[in-house]
Amino acid sequence: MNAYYRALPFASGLPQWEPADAAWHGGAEPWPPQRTPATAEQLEEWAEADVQDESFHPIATFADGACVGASAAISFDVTVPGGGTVKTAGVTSTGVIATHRRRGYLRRMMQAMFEAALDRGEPLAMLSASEGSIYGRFGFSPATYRTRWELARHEAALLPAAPDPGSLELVDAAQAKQFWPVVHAKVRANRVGELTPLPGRWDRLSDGADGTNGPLRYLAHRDQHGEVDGIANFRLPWSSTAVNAGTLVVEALEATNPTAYRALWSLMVDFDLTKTIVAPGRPRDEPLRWMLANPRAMRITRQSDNLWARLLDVPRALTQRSYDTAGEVAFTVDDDQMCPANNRTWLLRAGGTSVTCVATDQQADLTITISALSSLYFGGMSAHDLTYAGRITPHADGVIAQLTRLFRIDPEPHNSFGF
Ligand SMILES: CC(=O)SCCNC(=O)CCNC(=O)[C@H](O)C(C)(C)COP(=O)(O)OP(=O)(O)OC[C@H]1O[C@@H](n2cnc3c(N)ncnc32)[C@H](O)[C@@H]1OP(=O)(O)O
Repeated sequence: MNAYYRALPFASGLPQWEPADAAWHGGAEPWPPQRTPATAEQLEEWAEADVQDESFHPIATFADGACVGASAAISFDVTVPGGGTVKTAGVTSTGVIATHRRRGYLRRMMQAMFEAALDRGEPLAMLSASEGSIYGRFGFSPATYRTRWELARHEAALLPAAPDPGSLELVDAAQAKQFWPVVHAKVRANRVGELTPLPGRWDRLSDGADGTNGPLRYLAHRDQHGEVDGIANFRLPWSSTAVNAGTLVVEALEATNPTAYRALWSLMVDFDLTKTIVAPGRPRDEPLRWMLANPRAMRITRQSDNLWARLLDVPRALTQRSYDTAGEVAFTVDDDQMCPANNRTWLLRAGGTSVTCVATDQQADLTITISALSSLYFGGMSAHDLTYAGRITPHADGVIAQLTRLFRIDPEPHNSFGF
């Protein structure tokens, strides 16, 4: 089992990426933070925890009797348009040892993980990509964005709004650990792309300092009945240069309603003795922009893909989300080498609460790559853009507009954490 963990990138002492290359991380510093290779005891601890976790499906690959590559799929649920959830294989921690790369080991592990996911009844796979050039060839394609923005405090005046009948409270890590699962469960039900938290997701919250980053601090909001309906994690990092001093970093902020959302941001953007507010992992469609008297004050400093999606079972996945408009479209998939059952012409029919997707002999309205369909699935990507990029080929007038009406959603999909 230790050989398995040694092949994983995070256990073998992953090299640092420049922040621009690791754009999905979104932080100001190179990622990951300094980390030494795991000790034998640590590997054993991980192994013990993982073998007991039924949602963890490890895979390894061998050459000459030695483990040369490893990965895992984690089973979880992801929220899809309509508010339902779909069982998903989250591919994570993929690594092939440096001497054995580019020989097809990852491709074989990926194929085996797809087949195992289909056997478990998971019609979808997802991942976050270390590099943007690796996973498209396996049918993955970006489905959510992650945005980092900055705001100068002196430009952060908010437009007036009704008084808040609720209250804000600075809380400690113990309280934050109780509040986060409650708030996230409500947010997750209403935000496409949000994931079921892995066990222990909030266990690591603490009041201790984290080097020059300073301790994580927690701000909670309660409604007028005393129920917690929003929470933020923020830091006031120490800086060795005057120019970067006075930064407040909002690491996470979730609210179940507009009043709590506004209250939390009102304090975050006007915190005494700070001059810049930085938020690294935000949705692209951040309502705060519309609350600013000067919306241009919010400067996007990085935007990248976040989760990548891959439909493994096209009809099953498409019938597990809903569509706001009634309509139908016949489309052909013909490029799926890894899940060949998807290579058919399909008729998707959405009307009210009923959705069907069946193989058809009728003429297709369009041809779409499996990766483009996977991007469209969560409703955040543009059918128009994918058509201009040559990933969708329309065979009749008006079909791209019809595809947009069927698939696009508002608000955009977003996942506040990965796996
Ligand atoms: C979801 C995650 O886990 S993100 C973390 C990913 N892990 C890392 O980045 C750690 C360092 N890298 C590695 O361990 C390995 O290079 C891996 C896991 C990324 C790839 O494993 P390999 O066994 O080398 O991949 P494999 O040989 O199966 O490659 C399949 C295809 O991807 C291509 N490819 C593999 N890695 C890369 C890369 N880093 N950049 C561009 N293309 C790549 C190969 O050229 C090959 O192309 P082809 O299908 O046209 O022939």
